Amino acid sequence: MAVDYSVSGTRGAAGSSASSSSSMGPPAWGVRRSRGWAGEASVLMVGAGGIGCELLKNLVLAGFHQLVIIDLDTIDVTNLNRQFLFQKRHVGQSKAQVAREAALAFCPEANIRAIHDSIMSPDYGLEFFQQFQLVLNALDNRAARSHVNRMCLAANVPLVESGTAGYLGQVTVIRKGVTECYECTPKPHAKTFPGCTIRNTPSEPIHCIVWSKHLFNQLFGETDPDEEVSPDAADPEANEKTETPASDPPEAVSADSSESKHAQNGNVVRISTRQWAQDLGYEPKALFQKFFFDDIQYLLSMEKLWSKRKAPVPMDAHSLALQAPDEPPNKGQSFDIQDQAVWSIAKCFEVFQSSVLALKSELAQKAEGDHLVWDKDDEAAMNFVTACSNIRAEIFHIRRQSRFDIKSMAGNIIPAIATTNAVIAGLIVLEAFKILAHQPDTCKTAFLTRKPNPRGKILVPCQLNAPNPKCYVCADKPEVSVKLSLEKTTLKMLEEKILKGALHMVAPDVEIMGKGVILISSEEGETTANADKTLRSFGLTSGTILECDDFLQNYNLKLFLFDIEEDSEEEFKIITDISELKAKDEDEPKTNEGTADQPQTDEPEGQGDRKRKAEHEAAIPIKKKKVEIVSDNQDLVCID
Ligand SMILES: Nc1ncnc2c1ncn2[C@@H]1O[C@H](COP(=O)(O)OP(=O)(O)OP(=O)(O)O)[C@@H](O)[C@H]1O
Ligand SMILES: [Zn+2]
Repeated sequence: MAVDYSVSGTRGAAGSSASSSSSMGPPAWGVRRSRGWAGEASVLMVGAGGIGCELLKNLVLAGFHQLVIIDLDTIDVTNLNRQFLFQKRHVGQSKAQVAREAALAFCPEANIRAIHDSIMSPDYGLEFFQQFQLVLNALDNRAARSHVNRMCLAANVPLVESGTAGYLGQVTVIRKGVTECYECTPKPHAKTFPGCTIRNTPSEPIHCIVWSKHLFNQLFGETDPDEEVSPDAADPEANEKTETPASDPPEAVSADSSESKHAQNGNVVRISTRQWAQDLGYEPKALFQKFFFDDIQYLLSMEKLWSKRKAPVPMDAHSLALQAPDEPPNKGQSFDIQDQAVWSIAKCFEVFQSSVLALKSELAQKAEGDHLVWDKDDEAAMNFVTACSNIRAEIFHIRRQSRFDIKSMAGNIIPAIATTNAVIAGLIVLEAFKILAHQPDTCKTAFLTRKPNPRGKILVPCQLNAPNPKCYVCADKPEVSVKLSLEKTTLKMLEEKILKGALHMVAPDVEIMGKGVILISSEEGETTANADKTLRSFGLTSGTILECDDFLQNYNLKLFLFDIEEDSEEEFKIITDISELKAKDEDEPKTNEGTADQPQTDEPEGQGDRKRKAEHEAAIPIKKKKVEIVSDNQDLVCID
């Protein structure tokens, strides 16, 4: 099928959607209701939001009648302006279910299964993906996209990936071993800010917002040493030409956020901010005093910072407490209008206290060791960030913002445009047809741009790139599938019986693919505490892929885990033919089949520092850099 992407740019991309559920005329596709190859193909659509609604409508009208749609969310009133399968009466209902019903209303012969769940749930493992001829992503976050990417690679099912951001859009096709995968090229991080700007010298509202989100994580979320909120005593600007560089913030002001100090019997004991706050029962005024008074006092002591800047003014909880809080907004005012008002400092102080208490009790409901995840749509989390951002802004003489504006900035929200979604959904179907028509070589990446290119086009097709040979997800590595009991198999059994026993590894390092979680380390003692924990206790599920890399040999592989049959008498079953795997290892001239006592000394080229060299072994403890866990939420603004 010849596909022409040449849409003229003169009309621009904005405007209302070309197609809504109420204006669906007869489709141009000759295959409609023919029950031909498109109708028979079993297709998974992941996400039933902005792109997904358009896509589902296109699919059924184009003749795709064997569909499974999955979406974890329910319909929000804010979806209705662009997700045309949904109406006001559906608010609160499952997106997948309502999308299915809406599609069946104009195509009753379609066979559509709706699943209200996350595609990342362990219930949708390799076997689930293998039942489809094609997977179509209509998602909005990196974590889910990466997950589907990996599952499709593992199941060898083609994937059409897509995304929109305002007027911009993209569609691409991912085929194992043929094209780039979603993770072949690193994705740019959201805009970042220098740590010392965030911690010491904010000058714009966004700096205060980022700081507040970090404070949220320090107190309630997943703590990250790169998300310090305390004054940065090592700020080069503060220490310029100083004989005695600024020392750690003094204990009296307890200014080291991740490691607040407490004197015990004359010794300084460092405890985490979370622990410090918990010990205080999250007493809001005490928290306020530390972050907005004591820490600011400490910043003032770094005098060089303020020689050319206006110095911050600490804010005292005790005097604020004496001020009367604002009147509540007018009773008749809608929530949205309240959201657009800029809160006074008294109001911020009040909201700070109430949101700390609300988040404290949300955290208390979590399992031990678990944490909250910042979400712009969580009222307490958003209130906390609004209050903290504005208080910090006031301290640094930065203009305060409304909750609405802070939400846009904190969530990095780009308005969704229905037309963009409609164009992209149309392109997804074109790529789907090419794949199912066995013309995958004609597939393209297509970009929807805001400004026409020199040829006057806003839809720009490009050749698909070949896979990145260094991609840690799709690069060619031996793949071994093993069936085992995730409930019973411990890390020790995995290491001793499977990796060392059956697969002849010597010093395996094992990481959950793409997650950066190291399960087994060849570094002595690093993971021994986990040896008796089961695979399930690490959240591993059927279909999980482990990256196994032998520190002492030129030998690495991907290990696919599958649940073994309940009545199996065997502890595990390797279900891949591994004879070739062994032969390759033996034939490899530079691979030393040494043991831990006889480590290899002749390192294969290209292995670089990753392999432990015998002569260095004792002297240099080589530590693998833990892969950073990229945030689930592309919307997060983060700092370097
Ligand atoms: N892990 C996942 N499993 C299944 N569906 C997912 C998953 N992650 C995201 N989705 C769904 O993908 C869809 C993406 O659609 P869209 O980008 O329009 O987002 P939205 O949530 O509807 O809109 P907005 O974020 O602008 O409020 C959403 O319906 C979302 O629920
Ligand atoms: Zn890749």
